[in-house]
Amino acid sequence: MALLEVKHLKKVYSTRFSSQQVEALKDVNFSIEKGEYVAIMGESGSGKTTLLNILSTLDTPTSGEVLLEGKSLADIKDSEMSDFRRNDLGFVFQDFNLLDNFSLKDNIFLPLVLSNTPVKEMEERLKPIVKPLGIEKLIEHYPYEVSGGQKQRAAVARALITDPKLILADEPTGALDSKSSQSLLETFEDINQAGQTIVMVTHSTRAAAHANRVLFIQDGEVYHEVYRGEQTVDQFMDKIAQSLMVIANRGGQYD
Ligand SMILES: Nc1ncnc2c1ncn2[C@@H]1O[C@H](COP(=O)(O)OP(=O)(O)OP(=O)(O)O)[C@@H](O)[C@H]1O
Repeated sequence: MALLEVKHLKKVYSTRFSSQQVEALKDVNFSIEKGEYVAIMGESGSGKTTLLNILSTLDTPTSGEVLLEGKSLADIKDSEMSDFRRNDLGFVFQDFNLLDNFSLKDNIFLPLVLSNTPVKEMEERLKPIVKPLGIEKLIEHYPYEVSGGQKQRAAVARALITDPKLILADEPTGALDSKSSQSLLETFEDINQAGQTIVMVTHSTRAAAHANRVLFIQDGEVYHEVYRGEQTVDQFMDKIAQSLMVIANRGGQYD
């Protein structure tokens, strides 16, 4: 059974200022196996954020469904929703979303504090996560005392600390310089190799090339996908760039 199944997902927004409707997702279908690292690419307005919001249960589809380990997200009761989000999903955002008045350690602990995890267990979970991320010595610092790359590592630690089924990342390298981006992408690869399933939305060909598979969405549909296989990051980057070029030259048609 796939870890994540997206079936005939459709999202229509009604705009506030006119009777016009916007079909952000038309008919999105894909599935993701446990342990995969999938990047989602698409032009601005193609529906990536809408899709991510539905996968993260922040929004609901007009029709279609999302199944996580065979369970429809639509069947999760409202009262269980925040527990589900906190325990089963890990989020990494472009702008880190760390609380400025909390140390990195307290930011990382936040999902565990919210689920009443005993302090001893929180401390036990911390070290094996922050050590490989290279922020072990910084955890008592506040976000404003560390670099963007270090903030993003703390955000990754916060996403990992609940041992989620799935990490959803939205442009995680978008606010980082090229060195910090590279290092974060290598971290994602390591985390994935350790078994973590990751779905990442990105505009960056380089970022996407670190994934095992890239889905291209256009006009609210998945219209092409490429697999990395045995290719190096550079080789896969070329392949992704070629796909993007073919797609652009054919006016969005790929076959
Ligand atoms: N709340 C909303 N109300 C009405 N239309 C919306 C809303 N959110 C998004 N849209 C429209 O849905 C379409 C898809 O938007 P979405 O934000 O998912 O695209 P995107 O691929 O994430 O774009 P970007 O890369 O620029 O972030 C666009 O046409 C957008 O204008």
